[in-house]
Formats: sequence, C-alpha cells, structure tokens
Amino acid sequence: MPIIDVKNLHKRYGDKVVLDDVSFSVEEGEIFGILGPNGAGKTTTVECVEGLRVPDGGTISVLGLDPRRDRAELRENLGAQLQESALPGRLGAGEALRLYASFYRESADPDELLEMLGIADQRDTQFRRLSGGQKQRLSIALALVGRPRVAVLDELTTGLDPQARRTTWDLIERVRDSGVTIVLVTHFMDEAERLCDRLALVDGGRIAALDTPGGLVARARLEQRLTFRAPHDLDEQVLSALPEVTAVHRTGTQVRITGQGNLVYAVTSVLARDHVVAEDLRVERSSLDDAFVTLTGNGLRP
Ligand SMILES: Nc1ncnc2c1ncn2[C@@H]1O[C@H](COP(=O)(O)OP(=O)(O)OP(=O)(O)O)[C@@H](O)[C@H]1O
Repeated sequence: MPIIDVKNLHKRYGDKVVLDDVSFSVEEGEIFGILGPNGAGKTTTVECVEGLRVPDGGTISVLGLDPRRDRAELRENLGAQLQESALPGRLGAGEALRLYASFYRESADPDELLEMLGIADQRDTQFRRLSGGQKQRLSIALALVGRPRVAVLDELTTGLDPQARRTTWDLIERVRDSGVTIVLVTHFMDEAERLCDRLALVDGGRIAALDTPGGLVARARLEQRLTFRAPHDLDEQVLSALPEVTAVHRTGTQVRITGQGNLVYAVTSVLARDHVVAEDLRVERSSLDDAFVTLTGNGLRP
C-alpha cells in the first residue's frame, strides 16, 4: 500500500489553474522526486499533501490519514522542511531543535541530530549567524526531529555550494536508509538523478511523466552518440547495417555513430570481431535534462 496517495488533485488561484488533475503515489522507503521549472506547481502539490493548502478537487491520503481532517495526527508523522524566515534570528540552533522537539509526542534526540547533520559545533550559534549550508542542515534537522515516517524536503540544496550539495545528498541517503520516506521537491536535474528512486516531472500544473530517472530517459527514446578514431580501412557499411545504428558520419579518422537501443554493445562487438582498434571511444549518454525537454516540450531553465 502506498504511503502517500494523491488522486486527481485540482487547484486554482482565481482564474489561474495551478494543479490540473495531478495523481501519484509514493511507496514506503523511497525517495520520490517532484521535478519541474519555477511555477510548475510543485510547492502547491506538497503543501496540499502536508495539509497546508486546500485543494479544489481530488483526494489525498498520507499514511491513511486525510491531511486536512487528521492534521494533528499527521503532524506527528510527517516532517516538513521550514522556510528560512520561519525562525527568529536570535534563536540558537540547539535551542530551536529542542523547542521543536517539544511539539511532538515522540521526538529524536536534538544532540544526536545535530551530530548526524554535522552541525554539532553550531549548537549555541544564533540562527542568523549560521551559514547558508548550516541553516539548510538545521532546517533538515527540524524536519526530522519529530521522528517522522515521511519527510517533505522542498528546494533542499538551493543556494548551496557544490561541496555542500554533495554532502547534503549523502545525508539524505542516510536519512532514507534509516527508514524515512522522502518527498523531494527540486528543479535540479542532477539532484533528481542522483537521489530519486522515482520522479514525477511536473510542468504547467500537470504531471508530464512519472518513472525512475533511467525509465524517463528511456521513455524519451533519445538518440545515443558514440565517437571514436578508427583506421582508414574501417568498413562503414558493416556498422550502418546494424539495426541499432541510424547514421554513421566519418571525417578523416574520426567516426561518429548515432543510434538507439544497445548501441554501444552492437558497435563494439563488430569492431572487436573485425579486429578494429577504436581509439578515444566516447559515449554520450542522454541525460534526464534531455528527457525533460523531450517529454514536456520545455526546458527547466527560465
Ligand atoms: N497563494 C497564491 N496565490 C496566487 N497564486 C499562487 C499562490 N501560490 C502560488 N501561486 C501561483 O501558482 C503557481 C504554482 O506555484 P508553486 O509555488 O506551486 O510552483 P513551484 O513549482 O513550487 O515553483 P518554484 O520552483 O518557483 O517554487 C505559480 O504560478 C504561482 O505564482
């Protein structure tokens, strides 16, 4: 049984339709990504799941609870990352965690959480004096302090430097391994590809596609490209005849092959059979970025 089940969600602000028949389910123990450009409806979707916004239509079940009707019960089991502005600047990091821990029937040990998130040294630092990365970690700690079964993390690594992003990703994997189901809202392809077991691509208030990152790339049926340097006597006909190959281009010793399916295996098998040494062999794999453009007709960047 899914831990989150969203069916036919509709939401409009005035005349503007923001969610148009959004349906998806999240299985226990997965990292489920909601990926899309600015204004796609990602935050509106998760805030409906959290019971913070009221949908105009559709049904939502989280751990068998109705987010609006059973809000108090849901709060005990669902952790949400806080917006930065939600904390007073003079509150210490440890103090904030202890305060939030007191809101729950059962809570995690604040000191252990600070340790796990690598901000134990900042225990007594006021919120306003924390760096962007430390604030981010504290907001994750606050989402986890109630020992939730589900955590919703929105724009997890926005504003972090590359090193801090990677550390945060490792951390999220550890949180998932500890048994927490995670819903991750992001507009970063690399983040989604690295972390998510399954992903919903949201565009203009609709789910354009839902699959594993690899499944989305495969579904877009994008061409793969293989380049290498080959001796002049390479028989191009043999390669063109392969069912996986759509085109062979040659400029001097440089060969570029495009195709689909198991292209790399098909081409390299023939080359090995004919004792052709392919130098500087490179495979250009289609990315989730390309898949998004193909599946939605739009890019993620504004
Ligand atoms: N309270 C509101 N009143 C009116 N319009 C709103 C409100 N909240 C969001 N919107 C509009 O709804 C649309 C979806 O917003 P939402 O915040 O869900 O998108 P998002 O995908 O999370 O975007 P971002 O990546 O920029 O956070 C946007 O066009 C936004 O301007």
